[in-house]
Amino acid sequence: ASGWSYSGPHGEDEWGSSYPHCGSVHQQSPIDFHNGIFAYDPSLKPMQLMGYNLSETERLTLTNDGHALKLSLLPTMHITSLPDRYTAVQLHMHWGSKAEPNGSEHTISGQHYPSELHIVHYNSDKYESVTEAQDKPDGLAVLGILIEVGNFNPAYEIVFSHLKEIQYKDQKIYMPGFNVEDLLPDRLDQYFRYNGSLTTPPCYPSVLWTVFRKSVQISNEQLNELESDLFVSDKEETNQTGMVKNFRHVQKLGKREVLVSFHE
Ligand SMILES: NS(=O)(=O)c1cc(-c2ccccc2)cc(-c2ccccc2)c1
Ligand SMILES: [Zn+2]
Repeated sequence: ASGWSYSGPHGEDEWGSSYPHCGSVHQQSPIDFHNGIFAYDPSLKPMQLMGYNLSETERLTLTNDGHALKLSLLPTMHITSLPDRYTAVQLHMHWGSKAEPNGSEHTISGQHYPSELHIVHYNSDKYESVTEAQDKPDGLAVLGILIEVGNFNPAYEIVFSHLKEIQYKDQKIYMPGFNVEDLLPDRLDQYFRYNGSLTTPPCYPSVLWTVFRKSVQISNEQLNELESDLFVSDKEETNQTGMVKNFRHVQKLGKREVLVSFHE
């Protein structure tokens, strides 16, 4: 097991002892977005995604990796609106618990959303693999989608309908492809942009973050599935520990500024 967790003796306040970057006050993620730190940048173009509309004949691996649910993505999927091409690797989610349904990583004016989706890409123009790219300053680009409670979301249900098949750590299933772009909000031109890090160990300061201004909705029942279906422990363990509150708290912005692609 990768020795870290979100609570207990190996929780986020202890990450720095095994993973030096996690203990740094520089360029860490997530952060709080609030007025006074934004700089409008008219050069920020709408995010453009290629190859996200996967055919049902494609096969994706959905895994419980003990920290989150993780869906493998295809190398035919990439971001084309950044200076370099960033190729998709995986998507995963962060969430809270039934008692505390506020598990987003980024916050807006100090407010958590119930959950957050991350789509991880690596700079395939400059690096041979995500492993090579993951600790380089221009190595990764992660799309952040804030999730709130509202209408039932059929696109998220395509993934959620499989959660009971990956209840325990290291369980994985294959699922058919679908239009991954349906997981995103409808305004890909409005987003927050800043230089940050992985929000999990080893917390490499290697991520160009794009967090969309508009959130997406899932139903309360869907959020409850996410908060209650998964366990961090494997099948054999006697005392099952639920996979809840798998989010890092916000980090200091320091001297960084947050660029925004919108101006009202
Ligand atoms: N939250 S994140 O976006 O910064 C993130 C990125 C990557 C990541 C993935 C591939 C290459 C490089 C970095 C992995 C995770 C992760 C989530 C759950 C459990 C363990 C790790 C999380
Ligand atoms: Zn994440």
